[in-house]
Order: sequence, then C-alpha cells, then structure tokens
Amino acid sequence: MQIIKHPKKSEWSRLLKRPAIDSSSLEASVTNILHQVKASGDEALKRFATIYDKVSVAELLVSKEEIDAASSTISSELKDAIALAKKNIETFHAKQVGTVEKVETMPGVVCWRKSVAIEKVGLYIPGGTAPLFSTILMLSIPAKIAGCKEIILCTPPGKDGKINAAILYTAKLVGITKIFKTGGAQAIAAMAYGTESVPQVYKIFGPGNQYVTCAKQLVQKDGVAIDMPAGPSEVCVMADDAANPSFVAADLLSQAEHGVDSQVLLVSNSEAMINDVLIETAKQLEQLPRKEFAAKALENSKAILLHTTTEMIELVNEYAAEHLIISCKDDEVIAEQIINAGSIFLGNYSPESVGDYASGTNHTLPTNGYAKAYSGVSVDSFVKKITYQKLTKEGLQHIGKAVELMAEAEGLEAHANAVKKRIQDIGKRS
Ligand SMILES: NC(=O)c1ccc[n+]([C@@H]2O[C@H](COP(=O)([O-])OP(=O)(O)OC[C@H]3O[C@@H](n4cnc5c(N)ncnc54)[C@H](O)[C@@H]3O)[C@@H](O)[C@H]2O)c1
Ligand SMILES: N[C@H](CO)Cc1c[nH]c[nH+]1
Ligand SMILES: [Zn+2]
Repeated sequence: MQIIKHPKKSEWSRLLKRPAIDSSSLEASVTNILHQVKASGDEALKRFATIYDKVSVAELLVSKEEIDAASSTISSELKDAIALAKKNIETFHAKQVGTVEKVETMPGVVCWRKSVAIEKVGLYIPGGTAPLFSTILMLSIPAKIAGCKEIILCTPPGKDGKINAAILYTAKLVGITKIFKTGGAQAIAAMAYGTESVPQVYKIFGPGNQYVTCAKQLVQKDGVAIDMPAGPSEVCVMADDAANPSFVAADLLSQAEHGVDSQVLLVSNSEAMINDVLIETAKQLEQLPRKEFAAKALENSKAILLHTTTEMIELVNEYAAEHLIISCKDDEVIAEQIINAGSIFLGNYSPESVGDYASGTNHTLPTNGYAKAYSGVSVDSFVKKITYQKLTKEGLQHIGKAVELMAEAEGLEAHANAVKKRIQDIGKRS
C-alpha cells in the first residue's frame, strides 16, 4: 500500500483513480459476449461456461432436486445466521415503503403518486471467486417487499458444474426457484435479451466484477434498466488518533480480499496512525486464506496523509467511496459533512462487514465514484412511481385557462383544444 504525504489538490483526481482493465478492450470483449448470447441463446451461455468457468453445463436451470438437496449440507448455525440477517434486512427495508398521499393542488385538482412493482426482475449473484449468498438477501428482500412478480437469479457454476449449496439454500428460503447456472457478462445478456431457458426481464440487479458491471452498462442501450454500476468492492477509512490500528487494518483487508481489482483507501491526519495501520495490515494479511487477492488489491491501494480533518472530508467527498468508515473522535459531526458515499459506518465498533451481511442496510452499492450520483439498492429500486390525477368539472374550470394559454404560447393548439372542448361542453350543460 503506497503512502502519499500531503498531496497537492491538483493531484487528487489522479491519485483517487480506481484500478481498471483497459476500458476499450473490456468493452470490446463484453460487446462480443452480448452479441453472441443475443444470436445463439443457450448454446452461447454453455460455450462461455466452458471458456470462462471451465465447466460443461448440460442444463442451465437448476433442478428442484438440486435446490432441495442443498439444505441438508448447511449447518444449523449458518441457517440461524442467515435467518438473523434476513430478519434485520426485512425490518430495515420494510420501513422504506411509503404511503400514498392525495394532494389537492388547487380546488378540484387532485394528484397522487403510487409505487408499482417492476413485474420482471433479474438478480445477478456473484460467484467467480466467492459464493456471495448474502447478496441474495440484499436483492430478493426489497424485491419481495416491492411486490415484483417474477424474480429470476443467475450465478456462475462452480468447477463441478454445481451451484454452491448456501446460494441454493438462501434462494429457496426467500422463495426464488428460477436459478440459472450462468455467470459473467453472458448472464447479464441472458437476462437482458432472454434465451430458450432464461426469461427476459425488465431490470437487472446485482454486483459483480468488471465484466458483469460493463455488461450491465451496455445492455441499458437496448432498453433494459439496471440498478447501478456496482463493481469491484472498495472501502475508505478515515482515521484520526481515536482509531484502533488493528480494527482499521482488518476493515481495509475485509474489502481487499474481495478481488484483485478491489481498492482500499486510508485517509488520516496522523502519520503515526498510518504507520501503525500498515504494520498491522501486513501482519493480518499473512493469516488470510485469500492473501493472494488481498495482496494484489493492496497494490492498487493508498494511505494518504493530510493536514486537517477539513481536508480529509474534502478528499473523501471527492473519492465517493462505496463504503466509508469514520474512525474519528467526532464521527457524527464528520458524517454530517459527507456528501458522497454509498454507505457510512461510524465509530470504532461499526465494521463494514456487518453491513455486508446482517445489520439491515443493503450491501449492493455504487462503486468507482458513482456514489456521487447513485444510491445503493433499496425497495425504491424495484418500483416505478406512477403519478395519477383526477379533476372535477370545477377543477378543470379553475385550471383550464392557464393550460390553454401555455399550450397556445408553445404553439400546440391541439393541447389547448383538449381543455377548451371540455370547458365549452360544461358551459352548454350548465
Ligand atoms: N459493489 C457491490 O455492491 C459489490 C457487492 C458484492 C461484490 N462485489 C464485487 O463483485 C465481484 C465478484 O467478482 P467475481 O469475479 O468473484 O465474480 P462474478 O460472478 O462477478 O464474475 C465471475 C464471472 O466473470 C466472468 N469472467 C471471468 N474472467 C473473464 C474474462 N477474462 N472475460 C470475460 N468474462 C470473464 C466469468 O464468466 C465468471 O463466471 C468482486 O469484484 C466484488 O468486489 C461488489
Ligand atoms: N462488500 C461487498 C460489497 O462491496 C458485499 C459482500 C458480500 N459478501 C461479503 N461482502
Ligand atoms: Zn464485502
């Protein structure tokens, strides 16, 4: 992890760049995958499974027997943990459902807005290097609360051609039975365009590596909606003298272990803290089974020393991290000044991994600086907001003249007529 001391502001944007595969070659290879799935459907999905997942898949749809068999291989402790996470995520997301309020904007003119579930949604569950069954809870719970009718799930097959048992167990627990053995950009293409086996959906959700994220961004051009660009995981830790170096190191490594293209950032106004965290990080890294991934991610990562808390806040807002941990004395005061972050963790006892699994917030979050403009997944992501209005005769009489005048001023006589005709009719009848 590179240490950078007191960088000039003019250097910040270069410093804060995320690691990325060359974007033109990434786009070219993902475009090719999308075209092939569009043209050859299931055959292309099976071919890409052989190429990228190194496995031959005979049947893309996971059978009922495979789903049912998964439960017996999951320990009761893990089942209890999943149940606890499910309950907290349900509790937090249930509160996001708004009420319908009718608003009378002027006498006789009533407007309202209602959330209506997106009918067909596709969930991508990452599984390239780790089977992220927790992502099923994060996506399916808000989808169910919203009332989505058709929920399908795609995830890459393992080397044995099977889907990880915890993924199957969790999917069954939340009531998803259409599970397809396909991953990467090809899975996104399958859900966007449909194949013989995989139904086409209206919106695609879920995190993934750079291939998955690039595919999601490209299928939007064909009219498919996506949640947001949720690519390689990242965490930024803001740490002053009040932080605990061992906790901070553990937090940095928790996101570094996701993949080689993850990035972690330490921002501090204390040189001693940076040095202590880096010593701890090196120690803890040695103990990790996914040391290889984490070590590579740390090469993409930086520890930045700044003079003041104000400067730290400014840099953190410029970075717009997926996750921000504020391990500082005035964590709550600082949090108030953060305007760009996917999810914020305050104080020394709020590790980012509780949000990844079980506190209740959603872990599908914008990466790569997209937190400047996007939010993480919520119940809102699974609905459209339809607006409604109903006018009485009197209401139309009150508002009519303004509409006629505005329509005529735009040169749109037919618009004005739609009002005039009715007002004339009301006049005749009264
Ligand atoms: N932002 C978020 O909310 C969030 C949440 C969870 C996980 N993540 C991220 O999700 C990612 C999961 O990545 P993963 O790789 O383990 O699993 P993944 O399921 O996203 O990707 C695996 C698939 O990538 C495809 N692939 C691999 N190499 C390829 C190549 N050279 N060309 C084309 N396709 C290729 C394969 O088809 C494979 O099935 C990590 O980067 C992790 O940090 C992000
Ligand atoms: N940290 C990931 C989001 O970037 C989510 C996750 C799932 N499992 C573990 N972590
Ligand atoms: Zn994580």
